[in-house]
Amino acid sequence: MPLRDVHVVWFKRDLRVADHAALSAACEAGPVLPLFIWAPQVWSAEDASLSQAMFVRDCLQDLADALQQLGLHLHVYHHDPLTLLQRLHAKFGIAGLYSHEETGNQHTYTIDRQVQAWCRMQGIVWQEWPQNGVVRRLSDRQQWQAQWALRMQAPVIAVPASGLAVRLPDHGLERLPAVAGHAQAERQVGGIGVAEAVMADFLTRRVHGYQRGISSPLSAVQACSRLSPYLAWGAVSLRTVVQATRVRAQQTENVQQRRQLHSFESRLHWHCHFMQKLESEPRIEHQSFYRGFEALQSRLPDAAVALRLQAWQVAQTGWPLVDACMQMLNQSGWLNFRMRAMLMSTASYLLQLPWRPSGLHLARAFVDYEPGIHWPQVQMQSGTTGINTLRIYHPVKQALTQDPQGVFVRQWLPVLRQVPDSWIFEPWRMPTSLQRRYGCLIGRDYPAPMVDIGEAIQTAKQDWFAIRQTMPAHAVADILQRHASRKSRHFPKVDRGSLRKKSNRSAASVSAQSLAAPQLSLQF
Ligand SMILES: Cc1cc2nc3c(=O)[nH]c(=O)nc-3n(C[C@H](O)[C@H](O)[C@H](O)COP(=O)(O)OP(=O)(O)OC[C@H]3O[C@@H](n4cnc5c(N)ncnc54)[C@H](O)[C@@H]3O)c2cc1C
Repeated sequence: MPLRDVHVVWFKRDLRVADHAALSAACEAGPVLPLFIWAPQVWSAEDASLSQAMFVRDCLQDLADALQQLGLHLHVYHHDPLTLLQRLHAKFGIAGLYSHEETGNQHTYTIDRQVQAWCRMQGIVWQEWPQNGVVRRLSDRQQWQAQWALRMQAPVIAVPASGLAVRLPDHGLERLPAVAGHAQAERQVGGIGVAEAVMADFLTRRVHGYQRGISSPLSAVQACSRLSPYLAWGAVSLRTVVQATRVRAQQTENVQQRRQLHSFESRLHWHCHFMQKLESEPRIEHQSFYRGFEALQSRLPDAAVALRLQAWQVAQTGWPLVDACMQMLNQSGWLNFRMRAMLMSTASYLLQLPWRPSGLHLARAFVDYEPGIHWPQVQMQSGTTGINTLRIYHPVKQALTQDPQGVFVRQWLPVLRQVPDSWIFEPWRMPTSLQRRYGCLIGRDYPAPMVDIGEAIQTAKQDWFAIRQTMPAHAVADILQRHASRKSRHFPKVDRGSLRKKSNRSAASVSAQSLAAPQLSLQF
């Protein structure tokens, strides 16, 4: 008998079976066809990388096993999604399409719109569920925090007991899409099981050192939760992590530990707060929040941009902490927040690079690339939002604060291993005789910086203020209205306050109060 009326679950950035509204609904509706599509237009795009694809494949392997436990087969195809769905429909008849909403890039957005139009024409109901705190068609940012809180409180959806299986030939799990980049030797391994283990290990053991350890690249590897790639690809749901964090906070009598857990939960809130910006205004993937800052994007001739960008990407800027961070990122696919911000600030302010190409390099390098967090952060650290203070990270001062003994720098830049502490963060200042003695000739073994830091900071400030001063009040008001965070009753006050104080104390970054705009909080 020919197969008719299948219920297609389209897995995207939600590679799990628990807390999966789309899978649960399809299992109740009839025969289920779980589907993952490696869309060529997504995986050949400028922001995709081999490491991300490998991480996703790890997740798919776990997902396939978990679905098998329910009696279902994960169908994996390399195809244009619209054409694939059309073919499936012509052959088998799609009764319903089920998925989570995605805040992706321009390519996934285009695909979604094409599929939506086609479903409408065919009379196929495509049901999409939110999977985090991002609100589609949000009319008022004022309401957003309350909606986030409600979603995070809602019960986690249980794994369905079983489903009625559909089994078709597919491309299988082994083949990866044709995608640029190298396999990062030390990247995190994907999968539902690993996500659960990383979460449990963080909440029970590593969380003790969270606030103290998240800023230095040395301690952050252990101190941070390391959940970002699992959240980005949905191996665990945000709600699951939020609720596990709350349970842990209730269980512990230790006030200090509760503080760490609250601080971590505030980051989970930022996750959606940032994603909401791209959801509400997709153009910011390509254009500055405040368009006036587009003028900063073309200060250098193309040849100079290419040269500086290349040096920054391959860890040859001549600033040891910057280069060590880039080395770690290129090899492991992860870096802590402060060092990501420093890399971006170095590119945009000191090297005067346009934010989009530098942002693309970071996007490809991050296994946890989440467009909705990434592009607003890239712009925030490049000063183009129009509503934030100017914050320029000084690479030498950051090194003195975050890696005082140069352990991290020496770990990732072997060429500087013999250089003593007194020169380690400014090796270009070493006399030539010492360069010879320590086996690091500047210009041969390690580059001299391309610009003078002090002068570059001065120029960056002048350029930025020149534009910021002419920004009309209505443009500031518009960005604030759409994107700025609002004070929330849903968060522990103590934590946010201490975070803000900490950030204000930071001596290693150059900050100036924005002109007309009120400074709302750490997050904009
Ligand atoms: C230029 C730049 C680009 C970034 N791009 C990404 C990206 O593509 N994907 C991504 O997940 N994060 C991005 N971040 C935010 C942040 O650096 C990472 O989320 C964090 O380092 C991930 O490590 P973790 O999971 O151990 O973090 P934890 O400190 O353990 O935080 C837990 C989770 O909270 C969320 N979170 C933490 N910090 C932030 C933040 N500042 N803004 C928004 N959400 C946050 C993330 O989902 C993270 O996994 C970017 C930051 C900068 C400065």
